[in-house]
Amino acid sequence: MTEPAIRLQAVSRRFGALQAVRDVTLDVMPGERRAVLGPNGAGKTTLFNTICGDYPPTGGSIALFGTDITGLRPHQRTRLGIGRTYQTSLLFNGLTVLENLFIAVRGLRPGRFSFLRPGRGDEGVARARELADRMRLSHLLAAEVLNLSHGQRRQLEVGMALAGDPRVLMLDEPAAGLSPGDRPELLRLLRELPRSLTLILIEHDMDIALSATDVVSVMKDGVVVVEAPADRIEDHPVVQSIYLGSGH
Ligand SMILES: Nc1ncnc2c1ncn2[C@@H]1O[C@H](COP(=O)(O)OP(=O)(O)OP(=O)(O)O)[C@@H](O)[C@H]1O
Repeated sequence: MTEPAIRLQAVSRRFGALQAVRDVTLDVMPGERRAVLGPNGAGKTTLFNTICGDYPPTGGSIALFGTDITGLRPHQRTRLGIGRTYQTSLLFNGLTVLENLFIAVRGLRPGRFSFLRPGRGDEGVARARELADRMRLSHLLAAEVLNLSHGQRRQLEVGMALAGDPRVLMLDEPAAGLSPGDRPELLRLLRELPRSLTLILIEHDMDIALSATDVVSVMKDGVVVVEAPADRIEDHPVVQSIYLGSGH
């Protein structure tokens, strides 16, 4: 039987008295595209953080392709194949697109970058260029990040999350703040990701979420209240009651 890419069993996360995620059990199969929806404060980012290890669960277990990763640190999970983006950009504004991708490829911290600037023929540079190409940013290799549009920054963030060749890619609100004109490009990029990659995304934009994914999990008050195919979610009574008038 195929192991799920991600298996959560009764995962919980507390912050003091606040139960941000409560007994979440779900499987995401290899190659699946999964959206996590829900109103503000539902626990979506906290659930992401339990999977990536930024805030490990306070209860339950997490497995990646059958390997228990519950107690691992974030960098160990990255090494085992989890890549992610954050709601808040982690790009280095004063550096170029190529330099940002190079840093991600080499797994560097910016402080060490000055010692290790990319040289010609460096394998890391070739890989950084390849990622730029996949993210349709090849024409902007020498552009400083602070001069990029919001949409281009989002594309770069996805490219950086792909640098470690993850098996599971987790995107936290990839469409947040994008202009309507930037959305089709993001959607195209998401759809072009190789099917070998498992994709999990948090998204408030229903159109993007439902167009880019196969299955949707809806969270409310730390609990997954609905799990359904993306083409059947909009009419679901629970979803309607959550989203009608919620401003999303
Ligand atoms: N580090 C933290 N310390 C304390 N409480 C936290 C922390 N992170 C999240 N929370 C709380 O956990 C709950 C869930 O927050 P979370 O950010 O996971 O929700 P969300 O569904 O991602 O919301 P949004 O859509 O607004 O990003 C909220 O009540 C939030 O205030």
